[in-house]
Amino acid sequence: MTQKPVISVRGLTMGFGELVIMRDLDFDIEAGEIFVILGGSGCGKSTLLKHLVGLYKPMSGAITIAGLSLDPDNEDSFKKILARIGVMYQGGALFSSMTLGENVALPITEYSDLKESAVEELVRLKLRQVGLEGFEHHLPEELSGGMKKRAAIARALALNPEILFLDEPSAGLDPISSAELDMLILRLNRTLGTTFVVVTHELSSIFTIAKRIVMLDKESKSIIADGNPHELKEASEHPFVRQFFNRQPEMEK
Ligand SMILES: Nc1ncnc2c1ncn2[C@@H]1O[C@H](COP(=O)(O)OP(=O)(O)OP(=O)(O)O)[C@@H](O)[C@H]1O
Repeated sequence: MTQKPVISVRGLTMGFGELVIMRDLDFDIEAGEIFVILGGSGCGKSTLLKHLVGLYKPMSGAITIAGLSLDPDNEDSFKKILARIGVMYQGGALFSSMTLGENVALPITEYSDLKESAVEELVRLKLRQVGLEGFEHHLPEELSGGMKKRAAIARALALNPEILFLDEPSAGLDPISSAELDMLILRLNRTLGTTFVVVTHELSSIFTIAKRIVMLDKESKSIIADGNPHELKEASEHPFVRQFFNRQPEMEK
């Protein structure tokens, strides 16, 4: 069954100054999909994510999100897109001087006119959705690494985004916290229908959460694999792709 893409990327070339990082990328992301961006260190995964959320402007090509052309210079449509997406950048930093509740409330008070009691209710709901019910008065320093990541996801979910972008969500986490985060991503995807676009290198995570991946290659500045990770592991003819999927996960080495 073919679904309608929620993100379309056409002929995307990205880079900085004279330096081209990736050339002529084409792919679609379907609504409700968990889509993973893969590739070696420094190949441009974060750069691609930042293009998809409008932080960087393409050298050429076009990105469409939920039917709207992504153009940060077009304030009206850019605002509409921003209202439909949530982002957790690398590190997922929370404001350390603010409680979890205040961190999660921040985007709600900034982008809505809800009364204080409604904001508090929404904050409790968001924290409950990530398994942090009752932690609204805690400071980030009082939490484990995995809990901080979940709180950052609660903040990214605050405005009920259709699409959630996560840049290396399990970086710095132990394997158990990392697996718990994968379960949370799967649960939010199933219960809320949120589309996830995730940058990660974690093989176990990729096989657990990804319905589809694209793998970027630094040398050819292009996509060298696009599909389901389980199928690519068996069927890809690209040696780098096979090598990546057939390596042993860290914990089993
Ligand atoms: N703002 C910037 N200005 C100039 N060059 C940049 C900028 N951001 C990233 N780069 C360069 O673009 C390339 C891709 O970087 P990027 O962070 O997207 O890679 P990555 O695949 O996410 O890497 P990693 O896996 O190490 O996080 C790198 O060579 C990096 O130095």
